[in-house]
Amino acid sequence: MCNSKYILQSIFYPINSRACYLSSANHKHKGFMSFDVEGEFTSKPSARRRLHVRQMKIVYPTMTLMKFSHRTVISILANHTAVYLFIHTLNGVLKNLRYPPQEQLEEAVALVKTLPSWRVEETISIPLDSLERKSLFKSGSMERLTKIIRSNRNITAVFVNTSSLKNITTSILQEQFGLSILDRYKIIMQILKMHATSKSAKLQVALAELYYIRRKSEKNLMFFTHNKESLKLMFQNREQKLKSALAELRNQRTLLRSKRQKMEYPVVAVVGYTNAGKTCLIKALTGEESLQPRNQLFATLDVTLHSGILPSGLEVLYVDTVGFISDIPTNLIECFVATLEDAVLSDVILHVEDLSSACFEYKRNHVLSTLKDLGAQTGYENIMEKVIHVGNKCDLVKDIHTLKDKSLDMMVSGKKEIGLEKLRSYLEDIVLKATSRQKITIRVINGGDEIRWLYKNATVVHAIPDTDPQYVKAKVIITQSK
Ligand SMILES: Nc1nc2c(ncn2[C@@H]2O[C@H](COP(=O)(O)OP(=O)(O)OP(=O)(O)O)[C@@H](O)[C@H]2O)c(=O)[nH]1
Ligand SMILES: [Mg+2]
Repeated sequence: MCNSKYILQSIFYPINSRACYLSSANHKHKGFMSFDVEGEFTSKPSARRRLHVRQMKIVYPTMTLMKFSHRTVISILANHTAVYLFIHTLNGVLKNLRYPPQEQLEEAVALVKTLPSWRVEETISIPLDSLERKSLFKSGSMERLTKIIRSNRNITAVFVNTSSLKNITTSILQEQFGLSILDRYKIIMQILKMHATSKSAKLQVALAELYYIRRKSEKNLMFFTHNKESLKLMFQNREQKLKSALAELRNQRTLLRSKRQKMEYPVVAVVGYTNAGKTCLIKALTGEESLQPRNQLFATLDVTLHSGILPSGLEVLYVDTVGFISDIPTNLIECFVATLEDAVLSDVILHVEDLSSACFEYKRNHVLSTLKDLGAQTGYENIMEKVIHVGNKCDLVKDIHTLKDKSLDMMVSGKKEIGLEKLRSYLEDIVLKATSRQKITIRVINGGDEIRWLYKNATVVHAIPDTDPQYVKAKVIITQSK
């Protein structure tokens, strides 16, 4: 197996590993491989789409995956994938959901562009009546595509914009085009890996990837007939380890949450479709400079908390969350559900919607149905009662009247800081109701124990002198329990 050329099936490696799933161009050799990245992998300029592997051996399933840093693997991908062709598929389901083809195309291109040094060479829409055909495309389309792909030497891989392709489809297309085939799952996994910086995000990404590898490799077990059981065991052990590490982190989060509850800060979770402007809006509401809105999908992968002040002086915590996206396999979503627990348990859910998006309704439906599922899964059936809809990027809308029917509670621009005061006041009313807080005015002795207690235990909006100079009238926000 030494000194052979192989096409790297990039997604088939687990995070933190120097092992991956490779197949040779003619598919004669397939299997898990281990490799030494430093200096061992070289990309030949004359055959960019292939990697020359100097030292490689097939490692059967007893090998220990996950030993090494995933950074090295990403760099291999960066070498490997300079240019991509994107094939956009349409199917009945997506059509019904009113997701216009142009928007689907833009979203798919945005996904690829999120990866540094990846480029979309060409795009094409091929109408499909079903995703069930093994080869995906009818023979006419297949011929047309093969011609386009083979005539453009810049193309190094093909992205089919569907959630997850079947193994057989991937093999057929790979054989036909002679290039790596990617689906949404593979692209999204790369993005998630790139953006995962915290321990919990890394663990979640590793778990999502493990599910994917397991699903694919279980179907390919013929390569491991002598060692099926140890492969299964390896996956189970790894899954167990990842899950217990995640559970530990979840316990820590629960602890932090209960501390927060004791301090009685109201919590506003900010959710929405990816790139809707959640981080940007939180930055505008809190003035927190460290927040970095980015024109990238899945820019935020960690739940983070940011403190802000409402007009009365009441302090709230905004929770920035992972963005939603349609058409990805459910197990990928499941891995991130844990991060949305904070949203489920918040006092108010602020749903940020991108007013400039042509498929506004489609994205709204997707976010709302995901939230409903999340509520059902976690036992919070009435989660929708605490959702408010805030249309963001109003600066990009030319004719504001077109937005009348969108059932929005508020319209703002996080970037241009439009409508923020109104939003803060609106949030204050909602937060007070949701947390059973009350605004009351009390007459207390100026400088006495009562006013000191109020400053310590409640939010004093203002304290104005009474007609009797010994007293002040204090307007306070107070919780029922106090
Ligand atoms: N014109 C305009 N652009 C905005 C506005 N709000 C956000 N953006 C831009 O939209 C892009 C995405 O913003 P983010 O705040 O990172 O979006 P997000 O919803 O947090 O995205 P994810 O974390 O990836 O889910 C950035 O390029 C922002 O500058 C707005 O009100 N107007
Ligand atoms: Mg964000």
